[in-house]
Amino acid sequence: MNPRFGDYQNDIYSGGLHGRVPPLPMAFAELEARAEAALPPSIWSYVAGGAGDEHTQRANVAAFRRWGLLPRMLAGAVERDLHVDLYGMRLPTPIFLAPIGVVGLCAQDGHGDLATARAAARTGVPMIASTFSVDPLEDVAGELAPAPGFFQLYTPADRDVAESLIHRAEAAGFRALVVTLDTWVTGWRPRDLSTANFPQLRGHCLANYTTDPVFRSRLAHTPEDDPQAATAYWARIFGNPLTWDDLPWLRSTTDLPLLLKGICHPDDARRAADAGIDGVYCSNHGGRQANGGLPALDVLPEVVEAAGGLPVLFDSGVRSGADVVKALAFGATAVGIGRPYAYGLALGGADGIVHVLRTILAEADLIMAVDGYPTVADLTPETLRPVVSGS
Ligand SMILES: Cc1cc2nc3c(=O)[nH]c(=O)nc-3n(C[C@H](O)[C@H](O)[C@H](O)COP(=O)(O)O)c2cc1C
Ligand SMILES: CCCCC(=O)C(=O)O
Repeated sequence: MNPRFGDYQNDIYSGGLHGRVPPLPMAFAELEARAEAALPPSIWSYVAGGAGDEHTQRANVAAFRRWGLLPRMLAGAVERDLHVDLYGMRLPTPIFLAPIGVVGLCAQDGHGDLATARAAARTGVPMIASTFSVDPLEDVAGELAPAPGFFQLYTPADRDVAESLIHRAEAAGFRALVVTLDTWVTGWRPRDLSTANFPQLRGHCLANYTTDPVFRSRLAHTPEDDPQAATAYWARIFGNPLTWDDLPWLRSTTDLPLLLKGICHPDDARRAADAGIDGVYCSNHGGRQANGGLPALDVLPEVVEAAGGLPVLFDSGVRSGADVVKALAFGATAVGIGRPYAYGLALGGADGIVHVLRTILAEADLIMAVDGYPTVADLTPETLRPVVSGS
């Protein structure tokens, strides 16, 4: 039988939630407000902040409000099936945990990558583990099993280090490689600039590099003996703008499914498909990188069409089950949850993330029940209409 995600409602009404963990917020606005109060200000501003005046970040969220689902009655959607198939995996849910570097620091014990992996293991929601983590990828993978994990790569300019990271991810059991293209340089982020906190936070998130044998072989001393030299070498190899010319090499490094994150132009999606890439990931990095761009949701339909049947992952602005349903209807194969799970982590560790995921899934499931769309395949662009009035 398929999992009944809407049952979270019954669990909560019967006291299950509050019996097990401290009361957690049910609505995103409260989740966000309470995370702000719980996190140290420098971490809050890093996670919540974005590029420029954060117009694009807000537009990502607002874009979902401009579409509505047309309900179908008498559809008898008593049993819903939210599973999706991806690269031979049957995923129980159509959502995944987007990669969040520094998420480690959102946990009270400073090991949020491990808590995120535990939440993934408990829910079956795949985690995309960031290169930028407090704990090395092998430890994250250890907590994840048997849930599927993908590894997100910031591709260092030192190709030997890049290949070492990729092969470690394979050996650790990650099932796909997600290469992020839009963050070879960090965007203009006023909140971080005004507190100059980023270098300090970043220093805690280099575990995948400092544990890497090839990275270590580049240094005169161990990173433990000379952390500054390790950070300096990291800084030299991090800002690596990949180009299309690098794709044959990237493709040759792994047999894992290879996805490109940050694709928001249909021509880039087409070109990726031609280059033998296995999937595109439509995202504008949650508005953290370039302000003034289009909301990611607005470009999703064109990217899906251009991808010509390749899986299309999507994130940026997803805050609720309703948002998940709309992104699926626009053709996303699976939908990434970003900031909301970092906030859940800040409030309740792995339990907090599980709560956020179950909340989103329950709402999506119940919308599909009420509106008569029992499976993900029933959600098509024709089920959406633009909102013509209201807010
Ligand atoms: C604090 C933070 C750190 C992030 N770090 C990474 C990262 O290491 N790698 C990556 O590909 N994307 C990273 N992202 C982008 C997310 O994967 C995702 O695209 C974004 O959070 C989606 O926007 P939303 O959270 O507003 O929905 C990060 C996002 C946040 C909020
Ligand atoms: C160098 C930036 C790494 C984390 C990241 O992707 C983000 O903050 O958005």
